[in-house]
Amino acid sequence: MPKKFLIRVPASTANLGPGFDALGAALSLHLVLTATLTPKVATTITYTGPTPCSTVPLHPFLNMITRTAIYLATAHNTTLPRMALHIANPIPLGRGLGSSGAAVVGGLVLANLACGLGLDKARLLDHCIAFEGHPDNVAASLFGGAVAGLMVRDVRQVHVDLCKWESDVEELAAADAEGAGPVPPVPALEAGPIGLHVRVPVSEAIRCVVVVPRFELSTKLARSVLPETYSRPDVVFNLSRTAVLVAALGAATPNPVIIREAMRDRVHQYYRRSLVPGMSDVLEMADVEGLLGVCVSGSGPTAIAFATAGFEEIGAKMRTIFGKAVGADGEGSTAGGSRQDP
Ligand SMILES: Nc1ncnc2c1ncn2[C@@H]1O[C@H](COP(=O)(O)OP(=O)(O)O)[C@@H](O)[C@H]1O
Ligand SMILES: N[C@@H](CCOP(=O)(O)O)C(=O)O
Repeated sequence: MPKKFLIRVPASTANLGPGFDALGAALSLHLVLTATLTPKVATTITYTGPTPCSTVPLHPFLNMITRTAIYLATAHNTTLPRMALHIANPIPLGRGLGSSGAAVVGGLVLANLACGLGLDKARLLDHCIAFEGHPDNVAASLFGGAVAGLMVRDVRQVHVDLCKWESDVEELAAADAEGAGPVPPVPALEAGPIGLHVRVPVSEAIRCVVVVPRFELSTKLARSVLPETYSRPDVVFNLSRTAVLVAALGAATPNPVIIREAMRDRVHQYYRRSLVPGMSDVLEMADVEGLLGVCVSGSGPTAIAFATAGFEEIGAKMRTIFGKAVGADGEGSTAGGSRQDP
């Protein structure tokens, strides 16, 4: 019997407003990987998913999932076994719903299983953070539910080294059609813990409404517009709101006045909103029955509302505001749970 693995990884919404690079929540939309080991046949990748903009490469060195898996195998002095991999990905790319975080988590879990590495999730989180540079989206996708994460160490250097390794591997793909050739040595990751996380309890009453604009916004670009330093009032603005938000989300009956104010942010949304026509107005939305608050999902361009009722009306209002800003209707209002992921 060929060895087969099925891996499901949830999409995520990161930051939740003020918790930049710290808070995240899994969403009920899943990347599904089906891998069948094929020792005698070269690795093949097939992909299905709504990708109206970017296309997903199918070479093992170019595809983010297999490249990440190859990294983890190489880091443990072994080789990723040959396989037939099918990627079913409903998570829209480059929209702030954690597609890259889910791909990294999926790739690491795939290598951990296929190579029999036996790493625990805490160590997988360390490797995820080395790829993404922040723990929020990957911790949500790895552990499910809503999470708060932190980095024990500064991983900027290993993140830069890993980006360089990824581009070296991509260059190799041009010369090696099968992608089974020698892999350059990977940057060493120091012993953990590098990342720590805790679960954030969220009221059973809270659901998410997301409106996904029709264009991609890469996380890299959305991070490049952020300043290097912040003023003390802005830092205190976000610290106080993050602390209040984390406590307020768990209340059995969520308080809309508190949550609305606690979801405001001065660290990233202020700088990113000009990249997304209509976002400023969507963030100011109020007075809809059941609405708790609205924020940018991850690095955008998606907007996400937390609500206890009125989901259709909230989605319609968000679409209308986006539509007015771009002169056309926004895309796909979807109600989805931010509750614990299985
Ligand atoms: N399932 C996948 N398979 C391969 N590559 C993926 C997959 N999901 C995401 N990616 C890569 O990640 C990029 C998007 O990452 P990013 O800019 O961080 O946006 P997002 O907010 O969606 O995470 C895509 O353009 C693609 O290169
Ligand atoms: N904290 C990060 C989160 C990026 O999430 P993504 O879903 O856009 O990949 C950021 O805000 O840059």
